[in-house]
Amino acid sequence: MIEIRNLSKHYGPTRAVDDVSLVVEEGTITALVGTSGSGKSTLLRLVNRLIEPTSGQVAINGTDTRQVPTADLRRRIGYVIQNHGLFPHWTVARNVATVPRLLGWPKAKTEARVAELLSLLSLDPDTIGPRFPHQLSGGQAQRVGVARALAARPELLLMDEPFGALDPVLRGKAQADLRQIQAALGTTVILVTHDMSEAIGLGHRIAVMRAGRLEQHGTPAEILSAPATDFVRDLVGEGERAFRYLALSSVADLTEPGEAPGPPIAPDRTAAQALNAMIWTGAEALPVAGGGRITRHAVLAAGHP
Ligand SMILES: Nc1ncnc2c1ncn2[C@@H]1O[C@H](COP(=O)(O)OP(=O)(O)OP(=O)(O)O)[C@@H](O)[C@H]1O
Repeated sequence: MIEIRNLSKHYGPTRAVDDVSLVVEEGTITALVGTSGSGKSTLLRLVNRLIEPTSGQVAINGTDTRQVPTADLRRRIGYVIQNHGLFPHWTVARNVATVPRLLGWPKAKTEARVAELLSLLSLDPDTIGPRFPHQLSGGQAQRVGVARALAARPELLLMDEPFGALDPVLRGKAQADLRQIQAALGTTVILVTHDMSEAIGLGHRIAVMRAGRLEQHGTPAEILSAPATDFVRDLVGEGERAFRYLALSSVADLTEPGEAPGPPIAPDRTAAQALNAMIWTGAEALPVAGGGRITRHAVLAAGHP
């Protein structure tokens, strides 16, 4: 569990982070959202002590981070940034092995971990491992950055706009990868994004920041159904609220017995994607791959609290 208590960072008159308190439960993803300059990146860097707070504390699993030497802390906390930050003159394998090597892991254990992580992120260890960062696509480099951050099984993974530089297709794929890896490993994640759809799609909890302050903290359903302030309401986007709410339900959640004509939809798709397909094809219901069907009626009923 990560406990952020009354944390502030002031730069002269600028309150980059202003008295923020936030608890992040173990094994969950918290998405930090807010407009540019609201203090998201500063808050993240206060957690791994890349910068020191003006006041307040951060505790990781009960230990105040000030009691942990910063080098140890950074090994316990994975950090992924937008442009991946890979060391250009090191191979992919060496990049991923950075923290295990610092920790003095035996060579065989490090190599096995590197291969395991690259495979987990759909990167072939034999072909991608020996390459240098400039020989990778943007999406591959981003995945190597995630693999490197996860290498020594960090207690916490901090991600600052990790998918910001990816095109929409790769971005969707990277988000799905993160969801799957986080569920498999149970890592605690704090992810900064300015994209509310990404926050809703990935966050078990969403923390909305504005001008250094925490404006609202809650589940995606709470943020969508009961925005605490006009600012949160604007960020949620009144015009897209129902579709965003529908993105919280999966096709599997709304599948009922029965049949429907046409090509089937996968059960892990969202209700919003099902509605989109029904509107586009004019269908009243879609067959669900693996059995059953999803109807327009069921989807519309799930589009509001
Ligand atoms: N080193 C610094 N010196 C002075 N002011 C700073 C410094 N770092 C950040 N700030 C200010 O603190 C505020 C918060 O910045 P921060 O980068 O945390 O915002 P952000 O929400 O991450 O923004 P973005 O989404 O644009 O990255 C901004 O007003 C910024 O100008």
